[in-house]
Amino acid sequence: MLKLEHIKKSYDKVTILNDINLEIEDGEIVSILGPSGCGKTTLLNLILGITDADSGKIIFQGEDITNVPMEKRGFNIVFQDYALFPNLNVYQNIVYGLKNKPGITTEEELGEMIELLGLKEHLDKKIDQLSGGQKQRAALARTLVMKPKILLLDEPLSALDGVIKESIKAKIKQIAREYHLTTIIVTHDPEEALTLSDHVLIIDQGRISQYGKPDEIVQTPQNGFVKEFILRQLEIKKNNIYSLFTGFMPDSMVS
Ligand SMILES: Nc1ncnc2c1ncn2[C@@H]1O[C@H](COP(=O)(O)OP(=O)(O)OP(=O)(O)O)[C@@H](O)[C@H]1O
Repeated sequence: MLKLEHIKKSYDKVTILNDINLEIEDGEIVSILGPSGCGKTTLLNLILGITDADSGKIIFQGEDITNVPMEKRGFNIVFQDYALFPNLNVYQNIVYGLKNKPGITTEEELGEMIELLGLKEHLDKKIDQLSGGQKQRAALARTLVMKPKILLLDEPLSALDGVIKESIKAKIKQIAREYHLTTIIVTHDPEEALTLSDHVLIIDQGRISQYGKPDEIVQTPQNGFVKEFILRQLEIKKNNIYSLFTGFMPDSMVS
């Protein structure tokens, strides 16, 4: 289990995260959801270990890792821009990190990962020959071969369009289930968070607004922010589609 206790973080005397308390069970997918600037990436970076908290504790599997440096935590992140090496092909990108940790993934496991992510026919390609979805899958493979104890994903779907987005979502779910891998995802998209995760952490101005299962959030939003920001966005999306087919907006949306 990953536990955050009373985490606080400020930049230049401005409070960014205020008293964050959180428990994430092993193997769960958790989305961190909130508007731009609410502190999502800061929270992800704190868990990863590239940012230090001002106060509070991070506990992993019962051990206090608050002061454990990033490389010793064994968590791993896929950045929003994938950070793949453009001068290497897909295969070389995937195995790059294994130089420092030889044997951590066997040839068989590597093959399975490549198969699972549908990268077999792309292994010889350079990164600029890949689509967005293929880049995302290559970045996922490169991270997963390092056998992270926790997988962190920063806006993994934001650069992808409809169908590709759904297929990457399915892959992320499959990986989390098959490898029993705790996966923490930053997103600003309520639909993405609600359809991808076991639990959703909604942050408003550095504070936890609600932490719950997707159905709890939809059925029992705990406050005005969840109702307005999250559920209203879903309603707008739904009504945009409705108006596309009918040519007019439902009365509830006309104000
Ligand atoms: N290194 C830093 N120094 C100073 N301020 C920072 C630093 N990193 C983040 N911030 C500030 O902290 C706040 C939260 O930033 P953060 O990146 O965590 O938000 P976010 O929710 O991930 O936003 P977005 O969705 O736009 O990426 C912002 O106001 C940002 O300007």
